Amino acid sequence: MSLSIEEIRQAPKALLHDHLDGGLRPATVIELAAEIGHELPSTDAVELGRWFTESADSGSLERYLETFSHTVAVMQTRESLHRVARECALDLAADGVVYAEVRFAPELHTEGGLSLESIVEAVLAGFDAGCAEATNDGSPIRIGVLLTAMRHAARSMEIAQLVVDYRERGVVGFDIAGAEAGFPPTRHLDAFEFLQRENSRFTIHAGEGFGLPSIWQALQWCGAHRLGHGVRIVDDVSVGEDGIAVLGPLAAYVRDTRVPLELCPTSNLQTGAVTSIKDHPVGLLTDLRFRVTVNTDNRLMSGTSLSREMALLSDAFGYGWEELRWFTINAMKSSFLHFDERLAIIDEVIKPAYAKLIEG
Ligand SMILES: O=c1[nH]cnc2c1ncn2[C@H]1C[C@H](O)[C@@H](CO)O1
Ligand SMILES: [Zn+2]
Repeated sequence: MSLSIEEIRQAPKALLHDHLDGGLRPATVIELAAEIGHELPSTDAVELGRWFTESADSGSLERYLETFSHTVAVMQTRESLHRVARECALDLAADGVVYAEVRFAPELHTEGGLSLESIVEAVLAGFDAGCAEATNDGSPIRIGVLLTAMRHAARSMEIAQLVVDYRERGVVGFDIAGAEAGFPPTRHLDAFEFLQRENSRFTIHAGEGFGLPSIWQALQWCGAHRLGHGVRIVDDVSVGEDGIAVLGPLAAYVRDTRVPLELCPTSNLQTGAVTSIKDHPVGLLTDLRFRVTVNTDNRLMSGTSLSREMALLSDAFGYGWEELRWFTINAMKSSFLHFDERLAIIDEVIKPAYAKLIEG
């Protein structure tokens, strides 16, 4: 029997891949757009929500990314960044997420004249406010921020420096995002090498819109600690007629060294990386015990939540509490928090709650 979204919402969950500018409430987009005179496809919250999911359902990563022009447009002031971050924390907490790594690209929020530092500070303050409110209301949540550099642009060194500057103030790592084909991660090698010398952690969007060469570069040239999506690692796995899986050298490396895969099922469906949830490689990768984590990517564009993503997997693959606990502990183990902080959340929050759920 599969688990429902409502049941899954009650369980503590951890999320590693969620974009701040991909998770706004439709009503907030409408209010912020009205304040600055930005024109939207609809000013009705339900219709606008539908517009985002339908437009993102494009079958291509490039067209999926076009929908961000509206969310980024309304996130150009300190106040709007603070509001969006606060609401993000509240929405994740209401979904039962106890730890989240939320990412955004500071370089996309400078159109109103804000400095990169003030952008980061506004978002951190918004998360602090949201986390404090959620905790007061009985849904404690912790958020670590990842700063993203856009892979087609040339600001990755500046963003990497910001990650180091804000490392003890809520920023836990670095990422690159944007259209993958034509923009290999090695374009940003200087930023990755700098971060390695600074003992910083980073993930790279790879193996989503493009296949194995992108994953290979992310890991073996750039030194990524996790893969954003990484779903196409299955291109290096072949399953024979006898049902036995044979791993190529890259897939074996990923599994052997426990490289975390930040899988985002619905997002993959929308960008055409997979054709259905049932056919999503998460099933095979879970059976083969890769370090699988389940994520939302963009809650607005996918009309989703972490509970919904897990419910879809429960329905497609029959996953119960044991598997959801495994995904959750995988995510916590793979987070960029310090070891003792990860352990505290696993031992004090996740394990006791799942023990009760499994006992029934
Ligand atoms: O799944 C994704 N792949 C590549 N880029 C993405 C994805 N989701 C969001 N982005 C881009 C669009 C956002 O404006 C940017 C920063 O969050 O990251
Ligand atoms: Zn993403």
